[in-house]
Amino acid sequence: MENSEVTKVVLLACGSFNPITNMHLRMFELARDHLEDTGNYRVIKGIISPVGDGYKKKGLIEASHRIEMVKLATETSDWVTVDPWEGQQADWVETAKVIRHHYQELLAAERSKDEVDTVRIGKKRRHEDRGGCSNGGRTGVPQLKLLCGADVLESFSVPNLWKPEDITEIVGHFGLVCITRAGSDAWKFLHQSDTLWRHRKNIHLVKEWVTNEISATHVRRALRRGQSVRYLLPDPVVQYIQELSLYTADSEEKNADIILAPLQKYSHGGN
Ligand SMILES: Nc1ncnc2c1ncn2[C@@H]1O[C@H](COP(=O)(O)OP(=O)(O)OP(=O)(O)O)[C@@H](O)[C@H]1O
Ligand SMILES: NC(=O)c1ccc[n+]([C@@H]2O[C@H](COP(=O)(O)O)[C@@H](O)[C@H]2O)c1
Ligand SMILES: [Zn+2]
Repeated sequence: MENSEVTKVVLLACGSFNPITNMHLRMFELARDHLEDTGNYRVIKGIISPVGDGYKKKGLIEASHRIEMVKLATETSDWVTVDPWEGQQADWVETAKVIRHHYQELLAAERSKDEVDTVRIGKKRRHEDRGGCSNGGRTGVPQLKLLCGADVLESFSVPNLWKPEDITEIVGHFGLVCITRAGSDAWKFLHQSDTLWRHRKNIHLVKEWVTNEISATHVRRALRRGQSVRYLLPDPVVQYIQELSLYTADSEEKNADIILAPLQKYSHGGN
């Protein structure tokens, strides 16, 4: 029987996914094991949200392809899915806004469940009046937590990349699950940031013991050089990339002379 104190959690990963790799999928498995191992959480869903073209990162191919690849990669998962909303927006959307959007979706889903329940409870009462059995209660809206690698956590300190109030909202209001990554010391970073330290109870650092340095940059480089990327990405993704010749010397030059959207937005004091 499930402990009534167990909190339901939905994990949301935002990123380029250019292309999605096996390590992106592993992040979800590692995070779920870690959270559920505490005995306090049950992870009910994972959402992958590829960033829109407006992010303007160098080498970023069209969102429609990146979304399709995540769809193919998650076909074999019974709990991780792609959500195209962010990728379909014309302009880049701040991560805090993306999280808010998904939280609103969870609230709306819960509300419609409530409406169904209201009808059902009415019916159930009539059923119980006739001697039928009771069905147990509902447990409420799940928590939504941002899932990322330690490099994203470290990027919080890059000038003009994140708004301080967005960081506070993400770690203070929602929560963060962060997977260790070679080259980034997540514990040291958390220790050195007053904001992160203040909200440390909302930040779950997950140690990946089977260190895995797969990166999408490495995958794109191998593809440009005609090398195999099999077993770094799910087979259907490898096939999709090959059929459409998605990653080339030309695609890597996309946005080469353009400043990353958040830097553009915050460097001029805009918000
Ligand atoms: N090997 C890895 N270990 C831990 N986290 C990872 C790893 N690869 C990607 N991530 C995380 O996955 C999310 C999406 O990352 P992203 O799409 O930038 O992939 P990437 O491999 O870092 O790509 P790129 O090389 O293009 O930056 C980020 O939160 C990132 O930190
Ligand atoms: N201020 C912000 O909200 C902010 C800044 C930089 C990156 N991000 C997000 O973090 C993710 C980082 O992805 P990459 O590691 O692929 O660059 C993207 O989803 C991007 O939108 C958000
Ligand atoms: Zn990255």
